[in-house]
Formats: sequence, structure tokens, C-alpha cells
Amino acid sequence: MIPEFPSRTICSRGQEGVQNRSGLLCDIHSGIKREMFTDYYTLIPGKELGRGKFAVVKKCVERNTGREYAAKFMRKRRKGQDCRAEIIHEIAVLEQASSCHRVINLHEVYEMPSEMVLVLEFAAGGEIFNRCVAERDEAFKEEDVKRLMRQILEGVGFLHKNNVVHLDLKPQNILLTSDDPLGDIKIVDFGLSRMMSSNQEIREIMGTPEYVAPEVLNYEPISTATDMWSIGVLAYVMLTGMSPFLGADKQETFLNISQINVSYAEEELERLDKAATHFIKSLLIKEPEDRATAEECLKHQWLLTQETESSEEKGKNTVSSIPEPVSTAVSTQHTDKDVEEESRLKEELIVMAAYTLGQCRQSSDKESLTPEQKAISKRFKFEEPFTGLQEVPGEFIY
Ligand SMILES: Nc1ncnc2c1ncn2[C@@H]1O[C@H](COP(=O)(O)OP(=O)(O)OP(=O)(O)O)[C@@H](O)[C@H]1O
Repeated sequence: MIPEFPSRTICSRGQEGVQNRSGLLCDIHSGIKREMFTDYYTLIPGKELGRGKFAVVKKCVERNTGREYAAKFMRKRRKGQDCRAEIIHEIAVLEQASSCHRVINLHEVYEMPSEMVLVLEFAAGGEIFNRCVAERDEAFKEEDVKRLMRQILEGVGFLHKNNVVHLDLKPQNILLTSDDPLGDIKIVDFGLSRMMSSNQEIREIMGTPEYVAPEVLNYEPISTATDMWSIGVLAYVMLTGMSPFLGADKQETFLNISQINVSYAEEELERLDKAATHFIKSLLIKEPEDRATAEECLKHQWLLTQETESSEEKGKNTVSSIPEPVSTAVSTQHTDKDVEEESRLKEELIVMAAYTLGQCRQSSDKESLTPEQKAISKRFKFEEPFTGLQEVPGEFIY
């Protein structure tokens, strides 16, 4: 049985003098430490683990245990507004989901004059995004997607049972405990999450364009079904490496979403078990009430079946019948890939910070591309001007 959150206090709209605070938790149980973070942790020099618009995530080691963690440094003031309450909400959700091992574990919290530091369990495998945009031999096999999708649904099901909606489910917010061998998932980034309550409706424009549900665009009430739409998009991206609604610009993406303009005739989908497409179709439905719930998804035929039959039985084209790469050439490739990955990630983080589109390719544009262009565009598509660049913070103490 999925356990309930122990206790919760929901801030009402406008509480603490800040607007649009509906659905935020303001009750945290673990103490916030005021000591110097660096007296207790050593930051690992080098590449950041990630960066959002108002946060930077770095790897660190706890001095007295030698354990590795991910430190998320979050600015308290954003665009001239005090956003401490949002950070407290993120902490509260993490605390209350601490019994769910599909959600990243919060170890400690530090507070400085302008920042708060969330010391999180370190997910060494990075974002599933990297595998979603990888070339076919490094991309997920269908069986991998099934296993990881079950875990995502367990985590999201836990949150929904406890009336929390994540509202930003995307491949960048699903991390892996290890990359090779492929580990387990950890859900991160509860910055946009909200607590649903029976007497209050939430209607807000939020989320990442490619993954937002039609009701978000239509300013209609948000619910747990809003996350289920994003899971449908996530499943499509994990299985095909393509973003189903991505348009040439944000407007086209939004139009594609509101018209449910999605192609199920893509070669990448046709190679799979038909139940995979059925699974996605049960989620990419305009009416929120008609979408499958997390619990229903876990009982879906696609996720109940294991890869037991032979490749002949299943069909020669089945992705899951492709053998795992085991040669040492793979590890050599990794070194090259790491360098390439780093430069790509830098670009990606800028794009994410600017809140623009385009991490994955469009499903409808591939016919017009050369094989080389296909390979590039499958990974990224940078079309929008980086208008938000000036907003990328440079004020972090660490
Ligand atoms: N516990 C962790 N272990 C490893 N990497 C992490 C961890 N937490 C976050 N990251 C990396 O940092 C990135 C940014 O983290 P997160 O999404 O929590 O920040 P954010 O500022 O809220 O981001 P966004 O602006 O996308 O909402 C993640 O996408 C991931 O790549």
C-alpha cells in the first residue's frame, strides 16, 4: 500500500505577502542549518551537475562520512521577489516523500543570507534525457523503458496518492542512480509542484512547453491528470527519441498540443510492441478525466508483459530484441561522448534557462533531413532566440 504523507499545512493564496501561493506547503520538519555549508561539505571542482533558472546543482562530499551528495543552491530572491516560501515548499514535498524511493532523498538543508542549499542524494547516472537523445545503440531498449516507466509511475503514483502534482515531469527531471549498468530512477525538481486540495482550484501557466497538458494552455484546472499527460509525452520521447508535439516555435508547439497533433505512424513506434502505442494513447487525451491514472498505467498490458518470448516470436523489428552492446569499443566511445556531452549540455542548459523549446527533434520533420542532419536534429534543435540568457544567474556564492 502506498503510504500517506504524515501531516501537511497548505499555505493559502497570498500568505506571507506573496501572490499565487496556492498549493504550497509551508511546514517543514527537519531543521535548517545556519552554519557554513563548506565547513561540512567539500564541493567537487569541475562540471556542475545541472543548472536551472534560479538554481545550480553541484556534486559535493560530506566531510565526516566521505559520502557523495548533490548540493542544489537556490536563490531566495528571484526577479525582485522573495521566493523563500517556494523553496520551503520544495523542501516540504521532498521531506514528505522521503519514504518513496523513487523520489530523490533530501539529506540536509542549509540557509545563507541569499541562498538555500538542499543537500540531495546524488543520482550518479544523470538525466534520462541523455539516453533519450542518444543514437540507437545507446538509446533505451523497449524493455529498459518499460522497467523505468514502471518506476516513474510508482513515484508519481505515490505523489498523486498524497495529493501532490509534480507539474514538470520531463526527461531532465528523471535521474538515474547509475548509467552503466542502467540503474533506477529518481524524480527530482519539485519547484513547480503543488498540493491539490478539494476546496481550491489551481490554474496556472507553468511547466516546459513540450510537456505541458492542454488544460494548462487553456487555463483550466490542473489535476493529477496533468502529470499523466506529461508521462505520455515522456513515454513517447523515451521510446523514440522524438518530441511528439515539438513545433518550429513555441506557438506551433502549443497548437500541436491543443489539437493533439501527434503522429503514431513513426517508424520508431511501429517497431515496438503495439501495446506501447496503446499505452501512450491512453495518456495523450485532451480530456483530463479520460486519461489513465498512474495506478491504471501500472496495470497496463504493456507494462505487465516481460520480454520472455524469442525475437522471432516477437518480430524481427522489435527494439527490445537488439542485443546489448558489450564491446570495449563502447567504453572508448564514452570518452569522446563525454566531451561531446559536456558541450551539448552547456547549450542545453542555456536553452533550459531561457525556457525555450527544442531539446528533441520534431516527429514530423525527419523526411526532409539527410541522415547526418537527422542524427544531429535527433539530439537537439535550437531554433528560438536565447532571449532569457540575461536572466541566467551569476550570483551564486559557490
Ligand atoms: N540529486 C541529483 N543528483 C544528480 N544530478 C542532479 C540532482 N539534482 C539535480 N541534478 C541535476 O541538476 C539539474 C537541475 O536540477 P533541478 O531540476 O532540481 O533544478 P531547477 O533549477 O529546479 O531546474 P529547472 O529550472 O529545470 O526547473 C537536473 O536536471 C539534473 O541534471
